[in-house]
Amino acid sequence: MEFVEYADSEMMMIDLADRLASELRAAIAADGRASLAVPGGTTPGPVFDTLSAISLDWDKVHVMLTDERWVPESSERSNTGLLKRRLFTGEAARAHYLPLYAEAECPEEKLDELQAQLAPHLPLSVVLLGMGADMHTASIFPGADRLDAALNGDETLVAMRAPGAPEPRITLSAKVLQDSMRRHIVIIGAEKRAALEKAQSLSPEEAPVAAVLKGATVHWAES
Ligand SMILES: O=C1O[C@H](COP(=O)(O)O)[C@@H](O)[C@H](O)[C@H]1O
Repeated sequence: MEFVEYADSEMMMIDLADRLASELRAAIAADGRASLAVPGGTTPGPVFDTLSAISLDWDKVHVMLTDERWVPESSERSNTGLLKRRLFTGEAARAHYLPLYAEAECPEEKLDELQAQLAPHLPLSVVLLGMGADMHTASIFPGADRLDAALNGDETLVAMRAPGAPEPRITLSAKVLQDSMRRHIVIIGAEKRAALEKAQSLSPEEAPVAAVLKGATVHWAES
């Protein structure tokens, strides 16, 4: 794991967006196409703002979330809603979106369909992950009902419920995240830095982010 510390989060987001864009360009140059997985939540909005304005062959990029909350796009908790507002504008509006949500009572009903859509785009070229202060990443939460499947199984997507999550979730599995060509984690604040440090001495069951640290670059700013 590489740890990069920035003077402030504004600088971090600009730098990170540039880095993601050059990795996407390199993947397109090598394979003619690229896939990018990005987190939801409160942290990545500013990186999406910068990335969305960067010029690259977005029509050759397939974008997906690392995880989704099982709520319709109109919900303020929808990660898809965030992407549509902050990433798929400007240049990045030409990218192809692979959703992790479809209208249904629960994620299990749509799992096979969503998984089939992702399959042609694996391994992922570039992954950006967030992390919660409870050391969850994507929607792989400590104490989740299908934690073992998400951490140790061969599935691409796992549907789960977790004590800290108010709605069912769907998440890329640790295997898909580990198999990605490039992996970044973006975190802000002293609490998350301390959580990341603690995670390094815990098992992935206790601290799911520990499962994706090997080979990852962690981007951190105090505020
Ligand atoms: O619920 C989620 O949480 C994590 C962390 O979110 P943040 O608000 O603390 O940045 C996020 O990475 C994940 O994609 C999201 O669904």
